[in-house]
Amino acid sequence: MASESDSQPHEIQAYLSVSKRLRSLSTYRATGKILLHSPLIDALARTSYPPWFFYPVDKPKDILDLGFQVGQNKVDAGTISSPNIPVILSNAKPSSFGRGSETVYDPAYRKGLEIPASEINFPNQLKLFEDLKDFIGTQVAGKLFDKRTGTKLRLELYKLAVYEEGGHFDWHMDTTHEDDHHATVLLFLGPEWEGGDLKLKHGGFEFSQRKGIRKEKKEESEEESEEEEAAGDLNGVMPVHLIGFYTDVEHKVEPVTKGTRIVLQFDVRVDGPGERESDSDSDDDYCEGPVDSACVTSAPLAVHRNQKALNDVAQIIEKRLSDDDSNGVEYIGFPLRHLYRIASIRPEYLKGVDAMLYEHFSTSQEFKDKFNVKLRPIVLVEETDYEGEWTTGPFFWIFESSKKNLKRKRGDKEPSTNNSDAEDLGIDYKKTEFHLIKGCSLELLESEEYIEYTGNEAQLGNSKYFGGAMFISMKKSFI
Ligand SMILES: O=C(O)CCC(=O)C(=O)O
Ligand SMILES: [Fe+2]
Repeated sequence: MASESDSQPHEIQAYLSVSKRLRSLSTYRATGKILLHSPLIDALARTSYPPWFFYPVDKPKDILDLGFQVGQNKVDAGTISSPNIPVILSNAKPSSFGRGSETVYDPAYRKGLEIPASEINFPNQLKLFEDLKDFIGTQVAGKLFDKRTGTKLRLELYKLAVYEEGGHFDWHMDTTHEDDHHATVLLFLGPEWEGGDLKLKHGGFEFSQRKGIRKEKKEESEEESEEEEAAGDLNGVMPVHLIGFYTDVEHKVEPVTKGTRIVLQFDVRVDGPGERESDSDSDDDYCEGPVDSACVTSAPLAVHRNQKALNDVAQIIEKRLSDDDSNGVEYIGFPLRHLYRIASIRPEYLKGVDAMLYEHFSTSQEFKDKFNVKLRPIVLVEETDYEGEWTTGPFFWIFESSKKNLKRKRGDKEPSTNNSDAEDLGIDYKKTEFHLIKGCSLELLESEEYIEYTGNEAQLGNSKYFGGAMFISMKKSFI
């Protein structure tokens, strides 16, 4: 997986590549049961939440006419809807990207130019620039973060990207710049280019920029013919528009076939709980601040998508945990569907469908007194036996970087369930049933082939994945 120029491998990968301590995981057999098929998995598959949005910007005029300057010499570079392409080109530099721990320039993978935020200015128009960010922030809040009142978003301009004819960028995920960086928004400036379609994919769903624009145009005028649509012809004129997506959405830019494609890229930062205001302050639409700190309060709680599926999920879990024949199962776990940094596996940072489920269990009137919900980083492991057969099925391990677990070596004794490890985790994995849904963002950490050594112990084949997981138990008063 490649990422942007300042990329780093996921923190756990960096940790593992140095220590290789995860090998000790093969002693962690005493994990809960993992199910690959269950009614809960089917019900979870019916819950979803769009991980991206498309929004055409045809007003306000102030924003479309907002002028900007680029380069160290601050040269006028036109406006949002009418950028000065020659000025932009002469101030842009080739884009590199991260490959593993290196930053490389490889035009076969990415061919484009960019201007960093530090060289983009809005002279005498700071107020309008703030308005632009508030405007974008309101869209992002409503479309990607509408599940919690009081979540504060901050928009930070990251760069201006330029793709000339032949420019493109292959599949990648954007690097997260901090723990609070959870989405990317692209503002596509006018006016003309062909090709260069932005494609997005996540959890088995796909989105295409061209289709988004065409759908929008069609809604405006019903007259566009089927042939025109099939030809993919948008006459080269592109409306100013926004596309936003969570940071774990994979995306690519197809080769531009004509003209120049210019985009302003913003990071969406989500404030942690320390800075959060109480829900009753939600009338405050935004607060004032310097250029990079416009805050937008998200829209009030939106109607849940797939309410029936959410209810099914809750019902199945409740039944499983309160059944007489639950066989001692006290916790139900399932992976989060988005990928997070370890420090971001927290309620206030959850995205889309993960946030929707968390909220359903922990804050909805119906369930908040019934369920305990915990979020944990996990490592999911598949392993062969000593004959090289993948017979044992996957098992998982709750990752606690600070715990003595990490120091354990192959062959060390397993901790007993009633020692402090189990208590620290707050989840007794021996009483946990883990439902492995498909389409979740697990990150492959490492994969080793089975190797037979003559006269020596074989190296077990294995694959290890990192992800977040949600664990649900019943509050004691409800059992
Ligand atoms: O220009 C675009 O549409 C996206 C570019 C991109 O993915 C990036 O620069 O990371
Ligand atoms: Fe990207």
